[in-house]
Amino acid sequence: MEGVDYLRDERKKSEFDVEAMKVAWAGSREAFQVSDRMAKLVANDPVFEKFSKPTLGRKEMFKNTLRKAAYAWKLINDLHLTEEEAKWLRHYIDEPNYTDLQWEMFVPALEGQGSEEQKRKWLPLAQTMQIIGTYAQTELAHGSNVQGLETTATFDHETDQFVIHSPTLTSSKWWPGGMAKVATHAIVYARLIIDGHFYGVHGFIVQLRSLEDHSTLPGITVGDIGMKFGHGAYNTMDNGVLRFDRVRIPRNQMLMRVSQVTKEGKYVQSDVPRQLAYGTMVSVRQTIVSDASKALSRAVCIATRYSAIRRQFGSHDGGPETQVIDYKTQQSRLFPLLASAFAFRFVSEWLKSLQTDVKQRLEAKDFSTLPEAHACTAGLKSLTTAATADGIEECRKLCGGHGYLISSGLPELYAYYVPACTYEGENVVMMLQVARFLVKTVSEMSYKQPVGTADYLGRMAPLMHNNCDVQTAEDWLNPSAIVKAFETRAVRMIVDCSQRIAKFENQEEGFAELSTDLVEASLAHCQLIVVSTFIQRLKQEIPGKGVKQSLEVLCYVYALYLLHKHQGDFLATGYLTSKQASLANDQLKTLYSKVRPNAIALVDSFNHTDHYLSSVLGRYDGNVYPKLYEAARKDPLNDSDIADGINQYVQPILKQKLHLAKL
Ligand SMILES: CCCCCCCCCCCCCCCC(=O)SCCNC(=O)CCNC(=O)[C@H](O)C(C)(C)COP(=O)(O)OP(=O)(O)OC[C@H]1O[C@@H](n2cnc3c(N)ncnc32)[C@H](O)[C@@H]1OP(=O)(O)O
Ligand SMILES: Cc1cc2nc3c(=O)[nH]c(=O)nc-3n(C[C@H](O)[C@H](O)[C@H](O)COP(=O)(O)OP(=O)(O)OC[C@H]3O[C@@H](n4cnc5c(N)ncnc54)[C@H](O)[C@@H]3O)c2cc1C
Repeated sequence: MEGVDYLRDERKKSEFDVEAMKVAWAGSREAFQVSDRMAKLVANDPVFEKFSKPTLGRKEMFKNTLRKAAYAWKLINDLHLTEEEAKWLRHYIDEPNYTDLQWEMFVPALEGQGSEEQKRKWLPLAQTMQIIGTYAQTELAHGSNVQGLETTATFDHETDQFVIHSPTLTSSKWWPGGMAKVATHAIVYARLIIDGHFYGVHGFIVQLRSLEDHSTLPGITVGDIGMKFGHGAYNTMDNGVLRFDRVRIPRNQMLMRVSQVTKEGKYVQSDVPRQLAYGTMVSVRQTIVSDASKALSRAVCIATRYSAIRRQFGSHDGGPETQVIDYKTQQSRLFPLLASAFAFRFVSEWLKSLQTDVKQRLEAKDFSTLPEAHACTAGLKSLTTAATADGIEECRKLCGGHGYLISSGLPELYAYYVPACTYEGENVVMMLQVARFLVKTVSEMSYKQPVGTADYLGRMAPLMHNNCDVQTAEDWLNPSAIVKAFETRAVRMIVDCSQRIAKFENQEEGFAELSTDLVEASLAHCQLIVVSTFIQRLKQEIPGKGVKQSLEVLCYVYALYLLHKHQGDFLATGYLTSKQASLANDQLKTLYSKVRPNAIALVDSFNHTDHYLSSVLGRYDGNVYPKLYEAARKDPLNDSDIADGINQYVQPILKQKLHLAKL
């Protein structure tokens, strides 16, 4: 039997309707159709071929990416693709480039922080790509600490302009994507100075390059910051360094939704909270959560298919060896990641709806849910990206030696994905933001009832004193037992931190001293959100034979895996006994055997094309070994029998040995 037969047999074992599961994964039939259509469009177009990428040099790779982005823009226009379709098209092209910044940051920043007049002027230009923009916030010395940025924007009364300047080396903008070579404009974050007074950091629209010949404008120095982790990966992106030498822009190019500067040089704070200036980051963090489920599902799909094909040991009387997916250890590493991919998918859908709700409220000048939205996006961005980056690396290990080959698709995916733990808010810094929100919520509870994702804190009294009543492993197959366990763990960790902070004379000092515990408490809170969202999703109608039942199994796997992994928290907070924790682990192992027959069908439900996976190990048809051999043969080193350099550097050594032997 070959890999092709193994996967065919595996697919026959499925206990649910795969086509219906594809719809459940996508969110709706329409969403599935759009994503499926765009995936096939990209996969079937030779322009989007990507197997040669790892062997290209930086310049060729960059140019190749520009070519693909230009062709994609042509397709978007020629085929009249909708915004949603265009988003999926870019996603499936699967090469980071300047358009990520244009559509995920530059346009949202204009939309969220521009005044109505500014939006009227700039949005049509950006949406038709007559200008290409980036988001220039981070500097050489400051990324997380936005208030510490050093670039200045000084108001000049006489000319009615701002003077944008980089006063120090460390104030150089450093990292913005698409900035080095492509962007014509940037939203530059700088300290506003009027008449010698500082008014905090604000965004300014600054033109960097000529729209005629693309040359850099006077006063601007811009370039690439150099190669990044991995060879291909994120190196298709021109992350840049940018310096200003007293560059002048008109006053009306400061983003003026949150605050304005008048012609007279008066600073006016409008009636919206100043935190709205951070709004672009909130919206991109939500996109990043959604991206996490895509990246993790991709790695899991590769590792699961390959685990069903790979066989090691256990042959009796010349019979076939054991599929590595049948080893309990393989299952205990792989299936929680499979479950996490679904969990992240559903939590990202929920986060998107939360975001839509917040946006509508903001339009109506209701800012009450902004702190919660910030805490949720920051926390879930941190949780999902950390778990996904670790999960991709685990999938590489699950594929043994072949996982280390570029042709497995996993090294490239990891190198491309891992900066998500850092960009758009370093993960620990983000968890500390969640902690601030939680501690504040607890401190305000005497006069303000917690709502939304923090509402369980309002049920603190019973949660602080209850004990778990699970008595058998089956008792863990109960959503309310699971939610109660996660709520109790989170509440007790948060209250413990809050009480210890309260003992400090200086609360900030207390917060800093307890920051490690606070990050753990925040993680507990975020895990509760993911688990509860999964459970809530299962309460909705999910059509298709066996689909809901399979998702229920995955939901329990996700929750009990976390419970097992963090059992120290559950035991230390006194809610569980060690016997109950051990029953949870027993149940988890039983659940793995329920996932096993459905594993291949579950990863098929992601509907990933071979083009998107770009993995010999994860091929849909399972024809792994012949294709692995073929991919190896294509390596440039195999172009000739005697490689360049052999005659020059190896032969002389060999000949010298011969000479010595004669002596
Ligand atoms: C490429 C492959 C993928 C392809 C598809 C995926 C997507 C594709 C993306 C494109 C590719 C990525 C490209 C990366 C692009 C960058 O990385 S852009 C740069 C991003 N930079 C960051 O995220 C910096 C992180 N730092 C920060 O966000 C903030 O400065 C910090 C850490 C929150 C600190 O803020 P602060 O004002 O100094 O201090 P703090 O006192 O903590 O906060 C003040 C108040 O504001 C609140 N607040 C803070 N932030 C916010 C906020 N955002 N909203 C609301 N309130 C807030 C706080 O809660 C606090 O409230 P109160 O307690 O006073 O009520
Ligand atoms: C691939 C990539 C693309 C990027 N694209 C852009 C872009 O388009 N535009 C842009 O403006 N920026 C961009 N960035 C920059 C990115 O947003 C920042 O790197 C990120 O916000 C982290 O900031 P930092 O580099 O200053 O990290 P630092 O804050 O210096 O982090 C270093 C360490 O310090 C710790 N630390 C920092 N502050 C605290 C604290 N208060 N408490 C405890 N620990 C702390 C962190 O946890 C971390 O371990 C990009 C970065 C990458 C890697």
